[in-house]
Amino acid sequence: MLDSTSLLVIGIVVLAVLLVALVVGLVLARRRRISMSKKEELEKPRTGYQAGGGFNLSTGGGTATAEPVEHPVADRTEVDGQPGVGDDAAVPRDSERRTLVDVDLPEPVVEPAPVAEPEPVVEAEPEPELDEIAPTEGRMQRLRGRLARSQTMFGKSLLGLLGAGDLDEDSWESIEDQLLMADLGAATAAEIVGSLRTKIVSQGVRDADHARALLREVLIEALHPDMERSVRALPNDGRPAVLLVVGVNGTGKTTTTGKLARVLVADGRTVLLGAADTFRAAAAEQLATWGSRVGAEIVRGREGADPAAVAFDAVKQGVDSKVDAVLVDTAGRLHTKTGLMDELGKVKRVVEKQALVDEVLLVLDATTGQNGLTQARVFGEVVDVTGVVLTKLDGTAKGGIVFQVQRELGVPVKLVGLGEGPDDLAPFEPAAFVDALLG
Ligand SMILES: Nc1nc2c(ncn2[C@@H]2O[C@H](COP(=O)(O)OP(=O)(O)OP(=O)(O)O)[C@@H](O)[C@H]2O)c(=O)[nH]1
Repeated sequence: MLDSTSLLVIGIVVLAVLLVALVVGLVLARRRRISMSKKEELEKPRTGYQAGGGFNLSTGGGTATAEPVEHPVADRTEVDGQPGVGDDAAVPRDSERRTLVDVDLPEPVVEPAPVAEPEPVVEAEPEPELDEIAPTEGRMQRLRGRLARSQTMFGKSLLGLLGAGDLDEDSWESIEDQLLMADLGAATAAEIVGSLRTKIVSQGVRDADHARALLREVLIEALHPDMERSVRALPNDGRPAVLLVVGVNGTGKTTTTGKLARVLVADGRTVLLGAADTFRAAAAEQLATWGSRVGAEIVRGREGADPAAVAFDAVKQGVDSKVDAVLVDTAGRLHTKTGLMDELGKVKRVVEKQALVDEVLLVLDATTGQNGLTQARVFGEVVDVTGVVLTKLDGTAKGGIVFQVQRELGVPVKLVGLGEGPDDLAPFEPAAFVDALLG
């Protein structure tokens, strides 16, 4: 039996142990929480997307192949592998075909020989008036604010969270939520938060401005600023550069092809357009209008013609007439992955009988969010996409899709569409984009 003194000693020891554990716990918790000294005003507001330079063009030498990238399944937001490409798709090529039936043909009617008519007077077509193209240098200044309008809420709340005093677990969770809401994707959001947290702790950051500067740095890093973003649209060895513009219908393929032609013409280049989207007559018509406004030739087939044949003719004519670049607008309205694979694969193979393909630009509509990502994945499997054009960034608050697309495809976003105007196409610059995001 223990006497009362022993019980007292044991009691004191137990109390002391509990006290030590409590103190250690409190110290650890304080260490995980980061206190920011300054919490007042947000960083001086920047305005808009202000990429400084012009378009960066280069020769490709027919190297339209991208390094394959591994994308862990865990990174993917949906993994069924069978996305529906092109919702208003035409009848798929593998649909049931009609069988042959015998029909009686009417007897041919013998027409009397036509009376010779006087030669028609050929009126000279009036020279079309060419558009004035906005200078490519510094055009970003004009597009200032296009992106900022829809994106700054995202930036403001992120910066607000970083400047709102102590950064505890809840704050980090809120920061990650903000990134998720802007469509950065779970994997990228977790990486950004992890990296920012490490930097803040390792650098002993205690003031909000410094933390915000680190956020900017981490976001830019996540966009891989070292990726090669020049558009391979310059002739190589006396042969035109060949660019295929691919993507689902409605994403802005034709518009982007037209806008890019304007950029090249403004740079003093000669351009030939190939209207290989033969599913819709209006698409060729639309491209012809873009071409006529800048004096670019166009090669088109009749509606329903084989897109590969039109692409072949376009590149052949481009080689013969020695233009600097041939831009081929392709069709993307195919129901099945196999159909798409057949079609685009054939276009590329056939074109390469004339000249190597320098650039395959995948056009994605930023407003479609995850759907755009699914398309990116399918096209990435079908052709070697070498660059992404993200259109309609002026119409969405979800610019974060840029991060996911690059991660998914492992290819750079090269151009962004920031409006419906003919010159609302801009080169993608990570730092300028992040500045616009942060507002
Ligand atoms: N706001 C905005 N609209 C854009 C942008 N790019 C394209 N559009 C619009 O998107 C619509 C579809 O563009 P198209 O170029 O016809 O798309 P497409 O992919 O060629 O479609 P199909 O010809 O049907 O295959 C048009 O009304 C364009 O004006 C952009 O960057 N911003």
